[in-house]
Amino acid sequence: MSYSIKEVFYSLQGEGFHAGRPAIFCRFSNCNLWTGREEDREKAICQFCDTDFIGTDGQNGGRFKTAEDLVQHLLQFWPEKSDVHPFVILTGGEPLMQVDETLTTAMHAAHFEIAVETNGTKPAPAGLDWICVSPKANTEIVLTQGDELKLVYPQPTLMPKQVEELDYKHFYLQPMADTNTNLNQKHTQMALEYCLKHPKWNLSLQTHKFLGID
Ligand SMILES: C[S@@+](CC[C@H](N)C(=O)[O-])C[C@H]1O[C@@H](n2cnc3c(N)ncnc32)[C@H](O)[C@@H]1O
Ligand SMILES: Nc1nc2[nH]cc(C(=O)O)c2c(=O)[nH]1
Ligand code: SF4
Ligand SMILES: [Mg+2]
Repeated sequence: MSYSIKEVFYSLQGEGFHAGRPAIFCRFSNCNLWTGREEDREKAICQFCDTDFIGTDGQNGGRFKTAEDLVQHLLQFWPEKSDVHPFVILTGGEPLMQVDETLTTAMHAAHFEIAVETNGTKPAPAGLDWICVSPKANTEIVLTQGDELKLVYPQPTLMPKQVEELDYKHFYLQPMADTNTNLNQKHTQMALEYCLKHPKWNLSLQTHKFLGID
């Protein structure tokens, strides 16, 4: 199995439970809910995606023939001589189209702590240390258990109530960012009000966007 990677960068986790934590981001190419092409957005299952995940031409992207090759590539982005184990966030695109136990085993052999950002429609291989599922309207959630559920809000046909009984440790609402309209503030206000009324839910802001980092 080879791995197609759009881009790799070292930044802070901007969202959710680990917001503010330094991490290596490994963005896998391709998604099962959108082709990634603008002309297909309207007919996609997931229509609000803020990410370019097509191809392997991003910063430090490429095709990696083996899990060991990918691990060696990722390791160079962790600060040398750090006494903290490398923390990697597998994202995409949809990482669970490619991540397998061969990769999680190779990452653990290199002492990585592994987090994943997934849409929850694909089963997870063994060996993930932190599972963050962000469910999408009109999909079947296969991953009904995990560490963090991060719902982009509002999605008119997927209400928080429909997912809040799933077996997760933490529940977040993340305001839907829209590049075409000026609804970002409105969505943030709506998410904030929902959390105040329903304290099971915490607010997740995409802090990397206002910090101006990747
Ligand atoms: C680009 S996705 C990649 C991982 C996976 N495919 C998923 O959807 O969870 C990473 C995170 O960004 C969130 N996201 C994508 N587009 C967004 C938007 N327009 N506003 C807020 N969050 C968004 C996703 O819901 C997910 O939590
Ligand atoms: N800083 C930063 N944090 C993130 N958390 C989830 C991201 C993603 O695109 O999956 C992301 C991202 O792209 N950048
Ligand atoms: S599932 Fe994730 S990567 Fe795929 S289109 Fe939606 S937000 Fe983007
Ligand atoms: Mg992102």
